[in-house]
Amino acid sequence: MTQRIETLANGKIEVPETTNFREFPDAQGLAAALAAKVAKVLNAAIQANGSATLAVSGGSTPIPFFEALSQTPLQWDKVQVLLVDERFVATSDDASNTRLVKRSLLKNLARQAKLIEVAVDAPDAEAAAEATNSRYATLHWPLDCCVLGMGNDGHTASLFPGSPQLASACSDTTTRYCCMAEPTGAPHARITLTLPRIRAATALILHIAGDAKLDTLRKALEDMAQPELMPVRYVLNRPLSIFWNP
Ligand SMILES: O=C(O)[C@H](O)[C@@H](O)[C@H](O)[C@H](O)COP(=O)(O)O
Repeated sequence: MTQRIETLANGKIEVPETTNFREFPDAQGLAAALAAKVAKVLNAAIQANGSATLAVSGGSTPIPFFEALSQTPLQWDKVQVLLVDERFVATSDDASNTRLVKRSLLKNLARQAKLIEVAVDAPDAEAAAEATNSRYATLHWPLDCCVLGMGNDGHTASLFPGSPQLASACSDTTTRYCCMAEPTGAPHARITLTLPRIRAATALILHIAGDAKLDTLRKALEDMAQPELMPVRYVLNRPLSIFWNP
């Protein structure tokens, strides 16, 4: 079953009934609303469990959201932050998602949150994934909140079409929290959450911006068969919120 959404800025889109599609006039309006939603989810988890886990993606889209969330009142000392995926680069590298999150999110009120870092100081990406998997094993699962991005090739996290590790990273039987992934059409080996850990998140959110990303989402939704061709399809068939601005 689907629902037809008439966007204000970019025509119609058919989304599953389990999708909460929210459109905003601009990145700032979206950022404020997304920060409020994430804070509400994390606060509920803190009230219920005494702590909360938040997994965030890198890239350029999330920056206004990170800035807004960093200024949002919350018991941040009870929040554990981790990356949905990371490039196997030093944290000083411009391509580092760890660097991005430390500069854009873990400041202001959110500076008290604890970042569970990806072990990019390991000898190689496989060793980094192993060490990070052990670190993630100490967290409370499932994730309370997971915020995904999407590339125009339909990748999400570092689950890329054509990646040699895609099948194993998306296997229902994997017991891993994260694994190494070699992207197609993007630099750097990656360490990515596995699909079962992403899909199990209590609150799953896809944050995208621009007309091209909406067209990519339309293409993904129009044919949900063969998810391996557009891995974002793996998360579109479960309840999730989509936040989009033109
Ligand atoms: O490390 C990464 O690159 C991200 O985690 C990745 O999955 C990102 O969300 C998409 O590539 C969208 O990136 P943009 O927001 O820059 O378009």
